[in-house]
Amino acid sequence: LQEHQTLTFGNAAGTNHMSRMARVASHVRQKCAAYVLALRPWSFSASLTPVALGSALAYKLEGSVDLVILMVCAVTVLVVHGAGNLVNTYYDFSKGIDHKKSDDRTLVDEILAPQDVVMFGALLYSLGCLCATLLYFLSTLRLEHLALIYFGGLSSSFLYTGGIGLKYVALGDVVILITFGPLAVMFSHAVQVGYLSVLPLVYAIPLALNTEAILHSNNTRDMDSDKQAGIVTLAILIGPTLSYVLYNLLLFVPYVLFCILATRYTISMALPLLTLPMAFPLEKQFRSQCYAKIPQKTAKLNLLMGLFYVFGIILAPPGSLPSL
Ligand SMILES: CC(C)=CCC/C(C)=C/CC/C(C)=C/CC/C(C)=C/COP(=O)(O)OP(=O)(O)O
Ligand SMILES: Cc1cc(O)c2ccccc2c1O
Repeated sequence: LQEHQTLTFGNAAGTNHMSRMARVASHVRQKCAAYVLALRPWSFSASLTPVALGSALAYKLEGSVDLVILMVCAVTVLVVHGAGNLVNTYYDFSKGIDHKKSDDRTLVDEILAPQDVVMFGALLYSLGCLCATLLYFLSTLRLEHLALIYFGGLSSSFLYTGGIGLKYVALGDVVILITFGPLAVMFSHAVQVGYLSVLPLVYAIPLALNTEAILHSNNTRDMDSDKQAGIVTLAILIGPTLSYVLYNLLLFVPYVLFCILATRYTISMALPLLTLPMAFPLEKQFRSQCYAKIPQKTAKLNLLMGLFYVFGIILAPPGSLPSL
């Protein structure tokens, strides 16, 4: 009997231990998922496409790309973007801008505590600095140039909602246009080739406009709640009708630029036009003022347009692209 009891208790203790382990594992899994979701990964196309574009331009210019530099650069930009999203989550919540109906639910629904978001943001900024240091050793780019672009990106990502809070004084659109466009493309190009050039700034324009369309659709959707919270965005300043006109410009001007590039330089620049069928339903949805998931859908378009743009550049015959 004693032996039987020992076996039974032994089994029960084992089962108990197992179920505790399973509970801990499930808790860790949930917490990890919460951290990943807090980064708002749907928006990552906005920072990955400029990195790919900068490297594609470097490939056309120098004939090769360093894949290690490309990977480290992508992680650097992604991490700084993610940290910017966390700063945005923290300040929008502490200023009472995010509410029960907001898109960003991390703090409103108490999925994470504000302190978790702060710690995670600090961790990402530290990781970003580590990656930038690694880039210094991998690339031939001068330290002062690398530091200038990297800390430009880092401070923009913080100041968008932290500190002065550029987003709250209608400067968010300018920040996004510059950081996700010329700055990120130039960074990725410069670490590959080892010098600064104006060329990536020009090539960044169509992609930057499309990325700004993501933010502008976001701000148009949030117009009423942002007004109530007492902040000013470009969408609030220009009103719904002009916001619709602006969204169309941001969405379709890149296609006009691709048409010009395709007809004047090389047909491979027509590749991004393949995403036009995705743009028309977005215009229609915006017009009907049904803004649900428009930023996410515009981000999906941004990813595809960016990839086709990059392929178009890679496939262009040597010497066929402007100034290349
Ligand atoms: C060149 C280097 C090294 C880095 C550049 C890295 C980048 C792209 C940094 C930009 C980070 C940045 C400005 C992030 C802000 C992200 C953003 C637009 C958040 C959206 O804010 P809201 O308008 O509040 O949207 P929600 O309403 O969805 O919260
Ligand atoms: C969360 C979030 C939301 C956005 O609307 C963005 C727009 C452009 C670039 C990045 C964005 C972003 O990270």
